[in-house]
Amino acid sequence: MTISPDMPPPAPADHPPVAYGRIGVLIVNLGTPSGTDYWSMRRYLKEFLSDRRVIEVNPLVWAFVLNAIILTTRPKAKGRDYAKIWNTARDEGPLLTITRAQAEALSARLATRDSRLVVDFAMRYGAPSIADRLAALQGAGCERILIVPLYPQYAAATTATVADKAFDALKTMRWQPAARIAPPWHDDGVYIDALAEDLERHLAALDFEPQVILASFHGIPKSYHLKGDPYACQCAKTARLLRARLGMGEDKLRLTFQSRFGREEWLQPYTDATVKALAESGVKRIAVFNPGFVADCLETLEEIGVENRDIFLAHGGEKFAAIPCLNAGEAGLRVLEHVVVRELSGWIAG
Ligand SMILES: C=CC1=C(C)c2cc3[nH]c(cc4nc(cc5[nH]c(cc1n2)c(C)c5CCC(=O)O)C(CCC(=O)O)=C4C)c(C)c3C=C
Ligand SMILES: [Fe+2]
Ligand SMILES: [Fe+2]
Repeated sequence: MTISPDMPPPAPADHPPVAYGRIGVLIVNLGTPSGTDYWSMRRYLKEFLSDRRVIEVNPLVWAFVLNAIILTTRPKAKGRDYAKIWNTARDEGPLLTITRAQAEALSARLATRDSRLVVDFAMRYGAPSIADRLAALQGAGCERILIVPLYPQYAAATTATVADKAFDALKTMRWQPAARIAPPWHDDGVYIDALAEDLERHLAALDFEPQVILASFHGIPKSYHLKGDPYACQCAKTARLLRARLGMGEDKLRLTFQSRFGREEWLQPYTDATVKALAESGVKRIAVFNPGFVADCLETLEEIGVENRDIFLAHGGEKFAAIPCLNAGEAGLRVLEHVVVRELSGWIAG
């Protein structure tokens, strides 16, 4: 047999099998309960609300509050809310359906760029877990993995906890893949353009013209902001760039924060209070959209599409539109592909 310098020498018989030569992309969203029943809800909430990046209260005090109060009442109440938006055809939450569709569409788009790329998705809480999917990517031969927390704006409670969980898994590996964490894209032109274009398309399809549009972001406690979390400033920058791109003033496109949890003050102005005040002040037509959510979920479909719609109509409003997130549509995929390709710089050819 002739030996070519390109050919690796044959492996000794006792050498463990090795898969190699591929590059992984793991997109990671928050997670969603596996069912709307009490125990599925409780399991999900317990994992989520035990994360010290999410709840910064004294751990001993919090263990009592969580187990004695929150986990006895919230699973049932929130299970009813999830039931209103559940994907019954697949028996799963919409966040899971949409994240899977994003991973599949991203995989198809990236395949034309570099055949070594493998795309997968995971959830920070629940399944599929980050540890499981990192192991699967490594098993498929990924020597390098780009982890993309699916949050355009950075918060310790979302972005950083994905990185923590990924490194917890990497810590257990003998042969670690090289890992990168994608940064937030709150001020990226491709993201701002995609949001603006998609919003304009949805507004054009309405049978009314909103007098006010709310850009409603998930909130965080104000104390986290004061401790240095950049989230509030990144949301404000996204809103400012959107106004500039859409030619709208601060009165027309308003920044608000939703999904308050607990008794502390959260980032203001609150979405629900703003919706109520607008209706009471005589505004009849509004639209709400959620630039900080990459996929529709409980917080957009139920909290905005049901709860805030009810608030608006109950206080004198007449027309309310809840605009869908970018999801797995063309504009949304354009943003994800752009972020991924940018962050793969040096790993794949530009
Ligand atoms: C988009 C960014 C998000 C930030 C920032 C965020 C902060 C944050 N969230 C909670 C508590 C809860 N959030 C819940 C649901 C939920 N949160 C996000 C995103 C962000 N959270 C998403 C995408 C979802 C929806 C998941 C789904 O299954 O559809 C919930 C669960 C529902 C409920 O019980 O209300 C809680 C709880 C805190 C405390 C926090 C910041 C510290
Ligand atoms: Fe949340
Ligand atoms: Fe700031």
